[in-house]
Amino acid sequence: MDALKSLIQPLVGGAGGSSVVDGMKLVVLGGTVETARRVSSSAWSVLSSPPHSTLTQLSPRSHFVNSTPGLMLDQSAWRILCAISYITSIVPPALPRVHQLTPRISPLAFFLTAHFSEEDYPYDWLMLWLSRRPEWQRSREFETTTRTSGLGADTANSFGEEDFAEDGMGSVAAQDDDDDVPGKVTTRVVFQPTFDTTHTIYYRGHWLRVRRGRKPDGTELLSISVVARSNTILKQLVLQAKKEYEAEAIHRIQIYFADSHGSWRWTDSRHKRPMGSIVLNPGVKEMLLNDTKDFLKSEKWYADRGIPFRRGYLLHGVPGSGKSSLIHAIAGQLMLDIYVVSLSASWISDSTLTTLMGRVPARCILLLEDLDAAFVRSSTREGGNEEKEKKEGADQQNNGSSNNNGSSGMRSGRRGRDQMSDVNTLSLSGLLNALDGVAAAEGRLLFATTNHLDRLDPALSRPGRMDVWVEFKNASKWQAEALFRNFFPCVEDDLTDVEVDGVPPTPSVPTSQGSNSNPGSRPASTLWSMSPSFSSSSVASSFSSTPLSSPTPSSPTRGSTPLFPTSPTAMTPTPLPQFGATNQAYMPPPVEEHILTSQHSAKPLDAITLGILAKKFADGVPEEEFSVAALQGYLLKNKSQPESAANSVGEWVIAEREMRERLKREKAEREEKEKIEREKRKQKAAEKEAEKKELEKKEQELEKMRQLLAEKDKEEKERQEKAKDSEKEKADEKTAAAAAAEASVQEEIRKKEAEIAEARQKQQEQEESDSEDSELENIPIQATTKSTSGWD
Ligand SMILES: Nc1ncnc2c1ncn2[C@@H]1O[C@H](COP(=O)(O)OP(=O)(O)OP(=O)(O)O)[C@@H](O)[C@H]1O
Repeated sequence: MDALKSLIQPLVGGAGGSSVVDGMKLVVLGGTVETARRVSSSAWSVLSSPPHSTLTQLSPRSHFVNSTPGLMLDQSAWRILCAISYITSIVPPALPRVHQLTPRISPLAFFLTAHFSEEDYPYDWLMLWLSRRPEWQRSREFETTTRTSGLGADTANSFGEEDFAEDGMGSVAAQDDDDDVPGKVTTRVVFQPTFDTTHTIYYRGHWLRVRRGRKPDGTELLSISVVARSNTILKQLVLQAKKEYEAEAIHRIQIYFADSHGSWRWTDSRHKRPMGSIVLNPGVKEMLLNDTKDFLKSEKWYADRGIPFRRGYLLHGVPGSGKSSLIHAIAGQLMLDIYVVSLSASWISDSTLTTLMGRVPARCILLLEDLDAAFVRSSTREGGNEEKEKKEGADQQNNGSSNNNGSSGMRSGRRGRDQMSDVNTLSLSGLLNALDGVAAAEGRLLFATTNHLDRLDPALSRPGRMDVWVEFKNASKWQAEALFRNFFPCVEDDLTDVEVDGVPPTPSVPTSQGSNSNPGSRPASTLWSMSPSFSSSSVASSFSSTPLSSPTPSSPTRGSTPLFPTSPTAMTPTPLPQFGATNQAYMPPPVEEHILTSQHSAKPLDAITLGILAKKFADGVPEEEFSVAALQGYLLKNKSQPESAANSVGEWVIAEREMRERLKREKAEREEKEKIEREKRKQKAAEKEAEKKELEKKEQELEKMRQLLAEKDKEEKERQEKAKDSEKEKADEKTAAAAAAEASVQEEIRKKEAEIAEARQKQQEQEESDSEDSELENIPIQATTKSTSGWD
């Protein structure tokens, strides 16, 4: 009792306190005692309940764990428990007394925990949601990343140079510079907490404990715990994160690549490509788009008829004709992600492919690139992978960057993966099984591309696997005209994507003849850009009246006030602030014409001029001789000069043809040279073989002589022993004769040995010089010319 009194005395403050304060203290004390009572009774009921947990499945890789299933508490007791549990869990070392009081209650006993594995979508949603939470950013230990689960690099918590117009040291950062660098890729950086750190985030009246960790197999795991009675709050959180993620993803498509472990790895997130930017002969893309839309709506129809809900599209034809670009655009239009498998990858095997197919989500585009290369890894697409790589390199150069380009970007991942060791065991039956076996996912759109239809096994391309076939050819004149119109800005363009849904937009502009060559089917006059740099410069500056964009080749000084004076007199000398402070003692020389004309963006053309130029361009392009990619490459070189692009296309065609001829010749010469070299090598090998045989013969002879000599030696010794005493003198004579014979044999052996040694030496020298030759031959011959046309 005394002990209790001494405990209470300091709390109630002794005799000196006012009666109100005393009363309040008593209330607090009473509350504390009642709380303690309830806690202990609740704790007792927890301890006496069977130790099991409930697992609520969200998905195979995300789940909730409720550690206290049978706990029935009244509201206030529950709150108190939550508070204690929460406090003990966040500051366990600081409150050892709590542990002493409740030695057998783990703080985690009151938590509901949801786990999100990196391999599943909710992880991405949650990571994006977290990246937007300031608490997540307040970590004292963090790692930096420029990508956040596919999206969210632009979240409020990311940062870049532009956020620090002036840094702490007073130096001005790149804020202003950005104006001078249009289209500059501003990489945003995001801080993410390191692994195994726990964070507390307040969400809708609940404190969440968030922890990033790793599973034993190395995959990331996000665990979110909350003190709550039901998992509703966690469900709400997941749904909100999903909503935010989808809102962000609406303008982008996600690209996933297959990896060698049979998993899909998110690789890139790209802006949707407008359908209007794809130039194909009338009706093709509309047909494909409508077919895909119709398929996605027909699940019940398929189910009613017992037909597997799958549809395959085989796009085949010349390289650079828009196969990958069209798939990219369709994905954007239908809001589907793309899952890419390159069948030429060295690690692809029957089992990996089957696993991958089983992991494809229901609604997506599954893209099998280079279907023909599936079983001919070392073979090439038209003359070798080298050429393909060169072409891709040229494409990327032309486009400025691969990032905005569906096709080349898709391939960049492929190239990296192709460098793996060759452990491929993909068989035709394995591929067929993966495509339509039991494990194959339903509801997906399968697109396969190939440049060589003739190389496909008929089983692969039969209907049911590939239901729709579309051939892609080199550019027709119609395509050339449409490409030109798409490429150059028109003052009347509204620069928005044109929905292609069955009917192509009607032409608003007649051609020079007063009517479009294909009335009613002119593709959208949309300015679609190939790369960030092009987009920014052409869109931003084509509508500006900056002097640099106004001059045309024919009238370099036309337009508003020139940026550079065209003659010394055109410059108005302003009083120099201080002689020597600037480099202005002498008048600058006039700007050279080629500099003035070297603009980087085209002035928007009026519709009639654009029509005339487009027709002129198409007239100059021969029917189906060049790929669209090649024409695009040419236009990119002239992107600031539409007139020049239209006028000089004839010269370009001649130059391209000459280059083709030259490349063909060079290829033929190279092949001829290689053939001769091969012949030479064959001949040399035959000679070597003959020499080797000769040497072996000599060695055999030598061996025989040695044996003979040894036998003679033996005979002589025996003879000597027999005639030891009696015929000593005679024997001496005979011994001398035998010695002479032996000497002559030895002489012969020495000669033979010298001959063999010499032959060996010669052989060795020959081998050395051969290996030097072959090393020299293995040094790759530098390509003297490089096609920018995309033709190969
Ligand atoms: N029909 C087209 N319409 C618009 N752009 C095109 C078209 N064809 C090609 N291009 C352009 O050419 C480049 C290469 O196109 P894409 O990769 O789609 O061709 P592909 O047929 O898939 O080539 P490959 O068979 O070599 O993979 C892209 O930059 C794309 O913008």
